[in-house]
Amino acid sequence: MKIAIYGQYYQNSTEPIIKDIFSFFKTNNVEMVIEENFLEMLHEKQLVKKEYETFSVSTSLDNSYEMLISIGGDGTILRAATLVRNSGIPILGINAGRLGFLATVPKESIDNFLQFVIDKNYTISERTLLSITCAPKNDAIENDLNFAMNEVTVSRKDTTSMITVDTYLNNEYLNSYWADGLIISTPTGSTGYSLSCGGPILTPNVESLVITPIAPHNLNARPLVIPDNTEIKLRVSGREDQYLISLDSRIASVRNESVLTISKTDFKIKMIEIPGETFLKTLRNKLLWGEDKRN
Ligand SMILES: NC(=O)c1ccc[n+]([C@@H]2O[C@H](COP(=O)([O-])OP(=O)(O)OC[C@H]3O[C@@H](n4cnc5c(N)ncnc54)[C@H](O)[C@@H]3O)[C@@H](O)[C@H]2O)c1
Ligand SMILES: Nc1ncnc2c1ncn2[C@@H]1O[C@H](COP(=O)(O)OP(=O)(O)OP(=O)(O)O)[C@@H](O)[C@H]1O
Repeated sequence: MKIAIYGQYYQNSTEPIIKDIFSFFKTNNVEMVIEENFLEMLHEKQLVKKEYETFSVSTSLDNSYEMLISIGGDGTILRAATLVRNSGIPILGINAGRLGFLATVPKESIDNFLQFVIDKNYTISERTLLSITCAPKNDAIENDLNFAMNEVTVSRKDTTSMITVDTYLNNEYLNSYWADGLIISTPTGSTGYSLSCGGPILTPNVESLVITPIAPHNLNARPLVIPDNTEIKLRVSGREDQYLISLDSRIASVRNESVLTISKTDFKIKMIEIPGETFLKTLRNKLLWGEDKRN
């Protein structure tokens, strides 16, 4: 069994996590291949020797890997998705971060969870992604990483004035949002930025997207759930010449009046769900639903 290991940061808490993972996998004869910058960090801290094979953003992973283990928070999982891309390699997140909504494995008792990996006792949760085409073409977005697991957002840039986002669904006019921005969220992203702007939570396997305005001054505008095979066209205008577009954590500038077409990609990201660590449990525990003392 061959497993890719990825992390973005080294903190004090990294050491016990790495020690647990490495000793467990060594005992179980699992081959580990480590992302090159992360290996550099671990080597600098004298945690591991440089005897491991490495991979990087530019050396795409092939399907000989059983999975990629991401050590960090949700931001690290979003970066991990840009490493696996359309390879079909599933991602397992060990939560070394704060919320870790997508990184479901707690960093305590890692051995118990990794035993599920060895036993192949897990399920796959497939996550819909969004990508963009821009007319005229925009190389800053339309590149190898043209996909978002959480959301695509358009928002104002260099100004406090609102932008106007003319929005069409399958070429039918929907609305001109006058707002700070507009979020097109996947089910995965529905618990991220969209939620903060009043959007609904979707379970990961729902075949829908959510259009959520950011602070709209059309006061009646509400988040809208649409089928995920909808083609969404946006044309943004405003006082500045440019606005911002983001795909998860990545951001670029786009000229006003460009036409953006947003649609789902033809591949999905596979997230590993370990027995007992379900989406519903994560909802209760990480969005603190269980903290209401009335019941
Ligand atoms: N006001 C907001 O809520 C807001 C604003 C900007 C971005 N975001 C989210 O942050 C993501 C980018 O992450 P980052 O690490 O670069 O930014 P960041 O460092 O600002 O972290 C954003 C927070 O959002 C949480 N988060 C990310 N994806 C989530 C998801 N699918 N479900 C639940 N929580 C989630 C993370 O745990 C983290 O605590 C974006 O895709 C967007 O969803 C949220
Ligand atoms: N490999 C790691 N080892 C130890 N701590 C880490 C590691 N990766 C991330 N962290 C901790 O988690 C923090 C957040 O990480 P990351 O950017 O991946 O997540 P995030 O998007 O901020 O989401 P979350 O709220 O889940 O932390 C880091 O600042 C760091 O404190």
